[in-house]
Amino acid sequence: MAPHTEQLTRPAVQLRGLTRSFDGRTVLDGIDLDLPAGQFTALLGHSGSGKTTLLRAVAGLDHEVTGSGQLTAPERVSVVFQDSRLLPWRRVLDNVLLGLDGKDAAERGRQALAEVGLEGRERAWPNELSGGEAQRAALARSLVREPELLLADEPFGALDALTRIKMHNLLRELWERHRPSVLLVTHDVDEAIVLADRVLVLEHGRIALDVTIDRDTPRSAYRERLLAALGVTEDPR
Ligand SMILES: Nc1ncnc2c1ncn2[C@@H]1O[C@H](COP(=O)(O)OP(=O)(O)OP(=O)(O)O)[C@@H](O)[C@H]1O
Repeated sequence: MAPHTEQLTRPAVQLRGLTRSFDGRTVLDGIDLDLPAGQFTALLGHSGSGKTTLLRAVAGLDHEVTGSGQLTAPERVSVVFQDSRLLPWRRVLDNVLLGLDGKDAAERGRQALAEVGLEGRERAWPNELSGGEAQRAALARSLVREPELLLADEPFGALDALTRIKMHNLLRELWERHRPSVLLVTHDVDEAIVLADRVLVLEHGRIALDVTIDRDTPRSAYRERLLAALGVTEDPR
């Protein structure tokens, strides 16, 4: 994986009046949103608020949905899901290389696996990996394609708490090194604040809150604000 060195100034993603409906029910209701190149953005919202619908639209995967509006997204987009979606009949390196060609592909795949801490596991079968390792392999498969935009839909949702923390560190590290734009869908307010530079809350088909995270401000300030936007109050005890 070659690091992105150029500083891009145009927005990586631009949505104007994005509307998406299922069976006449509007899920996304005229969303306007710019995601600048290289920004790490998290998208929060209640279950059913339309986070996955938005991510799938940006990924160009929503052909069965009726919709309107304008959408601009980069050409090289990678998507990571809650489950790794590794093909069980292919070894880990072959999964990472799927669809890649070029004579240096295998070397790039090995390098990507080393970057996510899976050096030496190239010939393992997916069912020999733990949940966290499988998600590492999925990240390697995404990043080896040098995406301009990485879309991640609850990628750590199925992992235990300790593995999740390690994966947070890994994802942030990879993002700092390669600087794709990231749109991370999560239910987890703390995950959003720890990882992202900007947090969006989706509600009633619109972006109800758009917060820039300043690393020098205590996280608790953002936490309360985001939880309040999600209609959650914490027991102060
Ligand atoms: N293929 C589909 N057909 C009909 N309705 C759908 C379809 N996919 C999603 N929906 C509906 O659209 C709404 C938004 O779904 P979406 O999966 O985008 O929400 P979400 O915010 O990602 O939820 P969660 O956090 O639970 O994953 C839901 O009410 C859901 O039932």
